[in-house]
Amino acid sequence: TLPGTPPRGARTEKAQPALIKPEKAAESAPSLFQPVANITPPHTPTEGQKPLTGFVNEDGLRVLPPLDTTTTAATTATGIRAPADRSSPTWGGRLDQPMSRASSPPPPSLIDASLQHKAKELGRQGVTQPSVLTRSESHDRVFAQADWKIVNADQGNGGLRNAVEAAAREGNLEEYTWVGTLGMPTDALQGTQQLQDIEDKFATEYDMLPVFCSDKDFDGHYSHYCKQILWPVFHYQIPDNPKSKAYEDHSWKFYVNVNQAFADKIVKNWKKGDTIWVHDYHLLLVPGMVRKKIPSAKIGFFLHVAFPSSEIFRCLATRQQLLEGMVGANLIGFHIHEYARHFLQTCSRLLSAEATPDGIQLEDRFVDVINLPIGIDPVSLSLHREEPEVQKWIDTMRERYAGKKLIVARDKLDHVRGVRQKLLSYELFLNRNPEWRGQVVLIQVALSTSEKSELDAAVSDIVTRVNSLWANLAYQPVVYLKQDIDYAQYLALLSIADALMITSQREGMNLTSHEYLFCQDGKFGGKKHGSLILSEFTGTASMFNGGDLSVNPWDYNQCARAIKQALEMEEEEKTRRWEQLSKQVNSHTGSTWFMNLMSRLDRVYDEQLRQDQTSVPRLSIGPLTQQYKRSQRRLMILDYEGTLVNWGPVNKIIPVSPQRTLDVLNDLLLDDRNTIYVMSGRRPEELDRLFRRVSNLGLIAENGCFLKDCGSNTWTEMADSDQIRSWKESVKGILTYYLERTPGAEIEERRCSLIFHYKSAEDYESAMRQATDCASHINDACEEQRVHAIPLDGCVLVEPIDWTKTTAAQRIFSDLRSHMGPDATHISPVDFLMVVGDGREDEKVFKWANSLHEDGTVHEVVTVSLGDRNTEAKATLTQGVSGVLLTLQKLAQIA
Ligand SMILES: O=P(O)(O)OC[C@H]1O[C@H](O[C@H]2O[C@H](CO)[C@@H](O)[C@H](O)[C@H]2O)[C@H](O)[C@@H](O)[C@@H]1O
Repeated sequence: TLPGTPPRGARTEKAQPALIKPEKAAESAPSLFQPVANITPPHTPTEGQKPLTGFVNEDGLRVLPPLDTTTTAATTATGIRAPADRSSPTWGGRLDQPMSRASSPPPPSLIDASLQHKAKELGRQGVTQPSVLTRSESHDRVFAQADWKIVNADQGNGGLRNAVEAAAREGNLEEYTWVGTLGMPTDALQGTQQLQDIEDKFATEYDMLPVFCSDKDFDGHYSHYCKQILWPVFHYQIPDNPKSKAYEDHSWKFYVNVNQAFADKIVKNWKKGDTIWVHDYHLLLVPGMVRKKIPSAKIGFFLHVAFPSSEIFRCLATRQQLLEGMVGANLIGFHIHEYARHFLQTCSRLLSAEATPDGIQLEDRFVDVINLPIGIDPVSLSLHREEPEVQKWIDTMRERYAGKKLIVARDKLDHVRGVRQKLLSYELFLNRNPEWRGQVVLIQVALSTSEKSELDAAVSDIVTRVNSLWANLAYQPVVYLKQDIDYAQYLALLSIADALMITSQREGMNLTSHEYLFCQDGKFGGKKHGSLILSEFTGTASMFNGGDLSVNPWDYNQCARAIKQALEMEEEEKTRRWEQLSKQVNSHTGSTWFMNLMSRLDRVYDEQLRQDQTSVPRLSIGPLTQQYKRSQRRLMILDYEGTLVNWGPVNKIIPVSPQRTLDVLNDLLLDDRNTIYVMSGRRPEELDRLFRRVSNLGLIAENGCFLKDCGSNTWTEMADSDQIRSWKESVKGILTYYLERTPGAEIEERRCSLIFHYKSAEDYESAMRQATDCASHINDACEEQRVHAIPLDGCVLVEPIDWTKTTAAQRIFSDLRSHMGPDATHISPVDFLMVVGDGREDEKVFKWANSLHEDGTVHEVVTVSLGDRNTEAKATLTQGVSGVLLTLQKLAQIA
């Protein structure tokens, strides 16, 4: 986990020099004012109407910063901070992230008194680190020798910390260790006693493992790769945008280095029985890196941000490595179904892995994928709300804004959070609803980020414009705080609001809206049942499902209407909506989220371990012969290729089976207590030809679409031929499209399936890409036709979902039972069932056979896998086809 991202260097905001009075500007713009490079002030949304008198389209004009902008002090935290304690006096003292950690702090003599005071407050005495100052040896010396203490961090993922702490408080988590980076540069400390002391203190007093990486790696990782590439792409700031950095990967190596540093730390400290949880997009490679070193590790990964559609994700230059890192986990969690679905689709497209609704089938392992939304910690929130400081702020606000309706918000000021869209919508609302001017105030708290000042400028422009139009001595329509507020003020703000407005363009969840709903119970003199205006692009929106006023932040008209609706809503409706939403908030808490994740990981890990080939015993011939001898009615279902014969070219007809295979089958069939079926993906006529010399053998063709009973001359078509005809039409169109783009590939048509072969393609790499695209295209387009495409080695197999080897096996079993007569419905037709196979489709047959043993239906069940995959089978055979034939031969010799 990454409990805290370090405080970074700060910027000083500079006031823009000119002020424009709206009326004048309307007359004279743009000729009187100089354009400013890189600033594109947003237009007033006009809903197709003319701008109101006095409104300016400020394209290219200089503007003043908003009246309420408070500039950030040029100072940086240098304290080492433990996970946030929300009651910490520094909560909300969120500082900017430095541009680079490569420069070290200046000596105290360079720092003015106020900075020294600030630095003291933050834990490191007398030292600050303005990033503008260059580094020198003497700076390093001062820094390395300065006093230090560990203080709580404000940065990082508060929702995660709260959830873990709540689970621990409730006694559900006995022992845990955070692994994270320090909130300070550490180059200057390398090789010093200080570094060791810091590490020791973390370990002994806090049960935390600090990860040390070079300042350059850290900066390249966080400020560059994370914030400029992953963050925008994961939030759909798509690389089509000319300013996007998604194609650049110069900072990739820093991302790899920091992930490796985390993985190394984990591996070094890992003990048998430990569970490893890796959180969020900063550490996507860690699961794979740890798995490499500890193949048996129990690893969970949770992504807190959105996972974009595969069309967006595939633009990342390092897409393959990122996915391979993630699938190192045993369980991958997302907040909502949409993100999980995107991830599954992306893996099936880019990793050529089979995606099922439950996860990813890799060649040798299965990775479970779930969605489980995080929640808040109502218990600690309640306690904090009782603090006198919160009450004091509620009283102050009530008095200050008496008679006014309040819309509130607290967001990071980056594009993704949609502050700009919110302000434009609010502006439109005031333009359209004059009766509300003077009656409503929007309080927007904006946390600074490392994003460019363009957004700052754009947002400031709108605030200035709205305020200069409708403010008077006693009223200001927008209160814009470009700084964070302390926790007590935050809780007071949520309590006193009439509406919360969240307009994120994308957001993993949005726990502010949960906290808001929790604070809207009318207690402590706060307001009651305020409305929630919530972007439909947040994870939270899909959980709230209707109780909120759901908006598309890009639709300013809709947002403006939502503001009106929120402010004018009848009490009864507000209460009804609030009750519905509160129920959701209180039933999905952070602690239940965390506990569910933990128990889910335990479950899937045990399941995967059970299927792990290395933990499945080898088939022992002794007990097998005993089971065989004891039984009188035996059914054997044996896979063909890879099991009874070695793999041949799938698209070529094999004229005969090796004589040895035919002999073994004939020998077994001499015993009339044996019923044997061979199952295969091949066509009925091929199987007829292959086994014409084995009489009384049953056959399953095309993976379960055709069945030929023992002793019969005719095939039964299990699949519905009309249905097959209909999907084949659609699928052929898609396959042809990809065939035309893949020289050397070919399509094979079977009766119930289609296969796109690309093993002999001229350019194998590009053919593989076409093939994976083709598979996901079919899976997206034809799901309703009950057909799926499975990427296999060198081909894509398209076959029906409803007829499989398992359905054929079930049919054989029930036919055998019905041959026993009408009174035998509860009697098993066999007392020995053996299934042998090597492929993925055989796994489901193993599962079905095992279940017949588990529910007591069949006394002796033997399931044997030959593959190196994780398996459902109860035994494995490592000697391949000859091992199978040898085993069957031994059984045939038993009288
Ligand atoms: O800004 P970062 O240091 O890179 O961290 C990213 C954000 O992490 C947290 O938000 C994310 O997790 C929340 C809880 O699961 C989820 O509600 C939110 O949508 C995610 O973005 C943290 O709360 C943010 O402040 C960080 O920006």
